[in-house]
Formats: sequence, C-alpha cells, structure tokens
Amino acid sequence: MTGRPFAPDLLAGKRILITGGGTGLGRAVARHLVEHGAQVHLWGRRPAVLDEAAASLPGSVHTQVVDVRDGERVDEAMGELWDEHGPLTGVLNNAAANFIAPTESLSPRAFDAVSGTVMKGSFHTTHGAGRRWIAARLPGSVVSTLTTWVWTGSAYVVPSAMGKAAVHAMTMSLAVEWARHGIRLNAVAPGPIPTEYAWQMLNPTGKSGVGATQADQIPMGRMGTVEELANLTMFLLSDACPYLTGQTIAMDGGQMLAGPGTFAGLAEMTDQDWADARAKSEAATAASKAQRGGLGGPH
Ligand SMILES: CCCCCCCCCCC/C=C/C(=O)SCCNC(=O)CCNC(=O)[C@H](O)C(C)(C)COP(=O)(O)OP(=O)(O)OC[C@H]1O[C@@H](n2cnc3c(N)ncnc32)[C@H](O)[C@@H]1OP(=O)(O)O
Ligand SMILES: NC(=O)C1=CN([C@@H]2O[C@H](COP(=O)(O)OP(=O)(O)OC[C@H]3O[C@@H](n4cnc5c(N)ncnc54)[C@H](OP(=O)(O)O)[C@@H]3O)[C@@H](O)[C@H]2O)C=CC1
Repeated sequence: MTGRPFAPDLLAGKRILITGGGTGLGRAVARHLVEHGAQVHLWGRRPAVLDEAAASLPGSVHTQVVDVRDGERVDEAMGELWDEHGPLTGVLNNAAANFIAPTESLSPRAFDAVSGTVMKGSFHTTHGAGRRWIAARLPGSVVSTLTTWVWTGSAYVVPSAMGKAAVHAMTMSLAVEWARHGIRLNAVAPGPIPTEYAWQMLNPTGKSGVGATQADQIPMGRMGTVEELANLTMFLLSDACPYLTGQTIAMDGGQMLAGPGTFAGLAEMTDQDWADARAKSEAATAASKAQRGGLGGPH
C-alpha cells in the first residue's frame, strides 16, 4: 500500500514540463503532479493524444506539439511556454522510443529514431530550460526517466540502452556544472510498470515476455506501480531535499541486483533444502578438517 505520503500542496507554485506526457507513465505522473498543486505542461507529437490527456486531468494542464528530437522546435516551444506562462521550475524528461530487435537488423534510421528521441530529446529539453534558468538566475530541477540498463546494458534494445546511458552521463555531468546556478539533475530508473504503448513495443507478440517482464523474477514478486514512480518523481521535483543532485535512483523491487550471476534463485529453497545443503557442506568441511593434521581451525 503506497498511500499518499505527501501534503497536497507539495508542489504548489511549481510549473513542470513533462515530455511524452500524453500517454503511459508521463500522463499518470502528470495527474499526481497536478493533484499536488503543480501547473503541468505536456509535450508530445500527437495533438489529439495530448488534448485527450489534458482534458482528463484536473487542474492546470497545458499542451504543445513538440518532437523533442528537433532542437529548434524545442527551443521555440520552450520560449512560447515561458512567455505565456512564466518560468518552469522543473522538467521531467520522460519521452522515449523503443522496440525490441536483433541489433544486426537495425537500419541507421532505426538507430536514430530510438537513441535520438532519448539522448537528443533529453539534451535539447534540459538545455532549453537550463539556459533560461541560468540567464534569469533561477533554480531548477531536472528529472529523467531512465532504466536500469544504464548500469547493465540490455540485449535487443541497444539503441535505447545507449540513449539512456547517455542521459545518465548528462545527469552526472550537469549536476556538477550547474550546481552553482542552483540547478539540480537527478534520474529514476524504474523496473517494469506495464503501459500500453511500451508493451506494444517491448512485448508485441506475447512470445517476447522474457526476464524483463516476469514478476516472479523480481525479488519483490511484482511489477512497480505508477504511484511509486510518481511519489519518487515528486520527491525529486519538490524542495524536500535540495542537496540531492547527480543521482540515478533505481526503483525496481531489486530486479537488477538479482541477476543470473547471483544466488537470487535460492529464494525457492525450502527449510528442508537448506538443512540438506548445510548437512552436505558440513560433511565436506569435516572431511577437509580430517586431512589438515595439526592445522585445524582458528586459535
Ligand atoms: C517484454 C516486455 C519488456 C518490458 C521491459 C521491462 C523493463 C523496463 C524497461 C523499459 C525501458 C524503456 C522502455 C521504453 O522506452 S518504452 C517506450 C515505448 N514507446 C515508444 O516507442 C513510443 C514512440 N515510438 C514510436 O514513435 C515508434 O514506435 C518508433 C520507435 C518506430 C519511432 O517512430 P518514427 O516515426 O520516429 O520512426 P519510423 O516509423 O519512421 O521508423 C524509423 C526507422 O525505424 C525502423 N523500425 C521501426 N520499427 C522497427 C522495429 N520494430 N524493428 C526494426 N526497425 C524498426 C523503421 O523501419 C525505420 O527505418 P528505415 O526507414 O530504415 O526502414
Ligand atoms: N513502462 C515501463 O515499464 C518503463 C518505462 N520507462 C521509461 O518511462 C518513460 C515512459 O514510458 P511509457 O509511459 O511506458 O511509454 P509510452 O510509450 O507510453 O510513452 C512515451 C511517450 O513519449 C512520446 N514521444 C515519443 N517520441 C517522442 C518525440 N520524438 N517527441 C516527443 N514525444 C515523444 C510518446 O508520444 P508521441 O508518440 O505522441 O510523441 C509517448 O507519449 C520512458 O522514458 C521509458 O523509457 C522506464 C522503465 C520502465
């Protein structure tokens, strides 16, 4: 039970941009931001999707049609937003593209479509907000939605893993460069949280539901929830901990750390299995001791 740990005015006075905010996690997090007092701006490429999302959300929500890969359009839209509404206080780099494919089958355009959306899109948006914050001597908070692939990589989604790793590098780099301007950069790396569009890209046939999506291979035995992601994101976009910067926080129920090179699978062992294992290993130790002569245990 996640509950609502924050006061309803946690984000009062905040103006936050969510790229890719018309669907999935971006749209769901937008609802939480609005419900905690923020004015929210949604970017995406499909006007009807953005309009529908904005209409479904309570409170102050605005939309702009922006392809984040287009640096000039990002800067233009950022200027319009600031002129019409005032300075942003935060940015959520959420827009992404992805699909599973054997890497050797990818065309140059396919690589660019995925890696460019993640890497260039996050840079253009962060740069557009950051340079305005610096010019106006205003603080700001940037949060990017990454994946645990920034630490592990992932087969069959190489352009996405490369793009996310680049944004992880941007987060650490600009946290240092812009700290003196009061601009913080952090990131979240969620485990699987099922959304319609992402699952069409990542598990299109049902035959592709391997480790990444299997709840029983996650130590906590379940997928993540939108509420958990929203709470972590809101914490980072709020003034709760201004000293926190440059961090990418995994939120995956322990999935990344329970890899096949670890003993995570031993969670299946029963008490009897453990008793049998102990008896076997103690017998091996006893046999070893018998061969040591005078060189027994510690004194
Ligand atoms: C099993 C479930 C796994 C769960 C994982 C759990 C762990 C969590 C980790 C999740 C991490 C990250 C997830 C995400 O990022 S999900 C986001 C998914 N959402 C989207 O992708 C939305 C946006 N997508 C799109 O806009 C499109 O789908 C696309 C990515 C294709 C980009 O569209 P665009 O219009 O820009 O590009 P084109 O259609 O012109 O295509 C460009 C080139 O790409 C080639 N292409 C397209 N699809 C494929 C494919 N499936 N396989 C190979 N190549 C593809 C296309 O042919 C173009 O190339 P060419 O012109 O050379 O032919
Ligand atoms: N779902 C999950 O389990 C996980 C998701 N994530 C990350 O969370 C984020 C959201 O994913 P999720 O909600 O599942 O997926 P969605 O596909 O629903 O969201 C992606 C959004 O990005 C937008 N978008 C794509 N390309 C562009 C572009 N060039 N310019 C502007 N907007 C664009 C899409 O809208 P449109 O097509 O209209 O432009 C869409 O709204 C992503 O960064 C993803 O990598 C990370 C870990 C796990």
